[in-house]
Amino acid sequence: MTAAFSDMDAVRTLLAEQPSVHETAVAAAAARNGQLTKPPGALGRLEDIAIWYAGWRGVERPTVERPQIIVFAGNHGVAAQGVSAFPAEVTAQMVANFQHGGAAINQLAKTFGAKLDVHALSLEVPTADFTQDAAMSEVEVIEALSVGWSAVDAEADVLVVGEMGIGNTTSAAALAMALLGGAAGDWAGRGTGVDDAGLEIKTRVVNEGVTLHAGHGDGLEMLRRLGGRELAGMAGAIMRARHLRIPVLLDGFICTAAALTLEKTRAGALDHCTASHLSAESAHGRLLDALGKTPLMALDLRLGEGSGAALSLGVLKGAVACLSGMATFAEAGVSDA
Ligand SMILES: Cc1cc2ncn([C@H]3O[C@H](COP(=O)(O)O)[C@@H](O)[C@H]3O)c2cc1C
Ligand SMILES: O=C(O)c1cccnc1
Repeated sequence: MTAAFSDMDAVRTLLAEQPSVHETAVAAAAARNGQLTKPPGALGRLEDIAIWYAGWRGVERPTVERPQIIVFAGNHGVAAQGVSAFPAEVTAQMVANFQHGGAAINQLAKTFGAKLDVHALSLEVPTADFTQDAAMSEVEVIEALSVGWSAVDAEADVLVVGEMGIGNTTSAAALAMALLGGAAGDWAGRGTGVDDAGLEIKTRVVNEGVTLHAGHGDGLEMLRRLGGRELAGMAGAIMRARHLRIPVLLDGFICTAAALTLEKTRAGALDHCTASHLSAESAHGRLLDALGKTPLMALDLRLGEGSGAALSLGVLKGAVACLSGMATFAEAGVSDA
C-alpha cells in the first residue's frame, strides 16, 4: 500500500492520532487471568504480556498465529570513519545471506513459525556522515519510513522489526545521547566488537554528531539527522503496527533507539511495544530504563536482525496459550483459595 504520509508533519499528525489499547479487552483478559487454575500471579510476567497482547488485539482470548518479522538494511556514512569491527560491504552480503536462508534470523523465524521479510534500503547510497551533515534529507527519511509503513502485513498478529547495517550502533548511540542526554561514552558500546581504539573513534564520532545536531528538533528530526534508513524503516513499521493494533516485540539496542525517536516525538507511541530482551550492548539497559520498559529475557545476545525479539515470540506464544487455553477454577472443578 502507499504510505499515509509525504512529509514529516504528516508523520507527526499520524503519531498524534494513533489508536489506544482496547480497555474492555484488557479488563476481560485480566478478569479471565484471575480465574485460571493457578495461584494468583504464578505465571509471573507471562500474565502481564498476555493481558497486554489481548488489549491490543481487542479480544479476551487471543491467539498468536501469524507472526511477521521484518528486517530492514541500510548503509551508514559514518562507517567510513572506522566505527565498526566489520567493513560496510557486510551489510549487502548479509542481505544476500538472509535471502538464502543462512542467517540467525532465518533459523529463528523458522523455529517460531514467523514470516520473514527483508527490505534492503538503497544500500548503494550510504547515508551522509552525520558528523558533517544530516544523515538523510527529508525526502530520504520519508521514503524509508514509508517502506517500513508499507511492509507491515495487515493480517499479522504480532510484529518483530530487526535491522542490518554496519555502523548502526554508532547511529543508535548518537540518537540515544541526543534524545536522552548524558555523555557519548555512556552510549557508545562495542557493537560488532570494536577494540579500544575503535571505541575511542566511535565515542568521538557520537560526540561530534550530537554536538552538530542535538537540539535542532524532535525525535523524528533526530532520526533524519542521526539515524539511518533501516532505523527509519523500523520506526515506520512500528507506527503502522500501532494503526493496525498489531503488538510489537522490540529487539536490541538499535531497534530500541529507532523506537525511542517515536516516543520522543509523541509520548505513548510505544504503548503497543514490549521489550523482548536485554542486549549485551552496554547501553541497552539505560535506554530501556528511559522508556520504562523491562525486557522479558537477558541472554547476552548482541546480534540485532530482530533475533532477540524473534526468540521472545516463544515466550509470547506460551503466555497467550495459557491465557486463552487454560481452564478456570469453576470449569475444572478445582478448589479456589
Ligand atoms: C556478519 C554480521 C552479521 C550481523 N547481523 C547483525 N549484525 C549487527 O551488527 C551491526 C552493528 O554493529 P556495528 O555498529 O559495530 O557495525 C548491525 O549490522 C547489526 O545488525 C551483524 C554484524 C555482522 C558483522
Ligand atoms: O543490541 C543490538 O541490537 C546489537 C548489538 C550489537 C550489534 N548489533 C546489534
